[in-house]
Amino acid sequence: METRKSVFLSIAVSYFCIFYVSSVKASLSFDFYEASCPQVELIIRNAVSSSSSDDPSIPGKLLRMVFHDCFVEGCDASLMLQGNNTEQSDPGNRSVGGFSVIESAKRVLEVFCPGTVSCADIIALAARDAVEIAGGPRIRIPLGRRDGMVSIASNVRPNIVDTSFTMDEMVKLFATKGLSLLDLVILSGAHTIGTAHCNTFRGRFQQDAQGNLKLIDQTLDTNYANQLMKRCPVNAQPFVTVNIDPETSMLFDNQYYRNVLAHRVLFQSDSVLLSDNKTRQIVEDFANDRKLFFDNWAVAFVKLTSVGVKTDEEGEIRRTCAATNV
Ligand code: HEM
Ligand SMILES: [Ca+2]
Ligand SMILES: [Ca+2]
Repeated sequence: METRKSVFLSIAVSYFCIFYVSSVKASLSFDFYEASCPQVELIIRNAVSSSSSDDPSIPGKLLRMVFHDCFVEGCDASLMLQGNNTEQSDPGNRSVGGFSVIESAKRVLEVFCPGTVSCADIIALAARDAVEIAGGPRIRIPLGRRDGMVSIASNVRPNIVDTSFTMDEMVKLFATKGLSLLDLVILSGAHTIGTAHCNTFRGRFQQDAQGNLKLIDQTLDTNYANQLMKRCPVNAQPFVTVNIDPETSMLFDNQYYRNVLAHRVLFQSDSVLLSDNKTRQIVEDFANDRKLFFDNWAVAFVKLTSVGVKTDEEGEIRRTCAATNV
């Protein structure tokens, strides 16, 4: 009786396994290009490091690019498609840059391994390299993303966080991408490098009758606010930018969390991390422990670069990143 029961059980278990395996979507893997393009990581890394030494703004651009790609249609290079009304034409993406680095890596890859490496994987690897080149942790990320065919400007607004979002709104949006409150705090640490245009934090100031700016957001440190008003007066040119991290703008470190605690952050969406007890605690932990931040960053970055990925028969491998094949 016992053996009959266990035979039945083992048949049931193996049926379950077959069903389970066949219903699970093939996922990304670390050795995806091992046979088809073993030089892929080296080629991308060279493109990122040479462009970053020519132009130190590149690491920030590449890191922001992966966020804006992955949140709209998943990590599928939809952000790179050019044309009328594609994602790039939404105002939320107007200042996203660094596309030429991805295209130049793609050109080299098309010589060494034609038709093999997706633009989506190049974006994820380039952002990974950008972090390391700026002094952050080295991360291994799984590969095998395929390029999407859809890029529509009206998809950007509902999927990209605005600086005026409340904590609740940010948490809800991140949750729709499978990212937690903790992931939100960790990934906001990206604001340890890069620059922002004056209009992105204008809402924290008001123009008085004399045309001078006045701080209306009391969560901001007054000295810092004065520096910002000097750099970004009412008549500032639209191309003027400020460093997002006023202390170590070129270095990927945990300074962002110290800035949050010191009320020296540009966006309301950064300041609100202090308004909630749970997020404030995480901010304090990362401010005190760079390694803790780096270890957490590595995990959250893999999650970010896995959002909504297309694999197997989905999408395609583009020949050039700015346009779909055909
Ligand atoms: C949580 C909500 C977030 C908001 C509201 C936000 C908003 C912004 C804004 C307004 C800018 C300035 C853009 C400009 O004026 O050029 C910016 C820059 C940047 N963001 Fe975020 N961001 C968020 C999360 C993230 C995440 C998750 C990442 C990456 C993991 C990221 C990476 C960056 C980087 C690296 C820059 C600098 C870009 C450059 O130097 O060109 N941000 N962000
Ligand atoms: Ca995308
Ligand atoms: Ca920094």
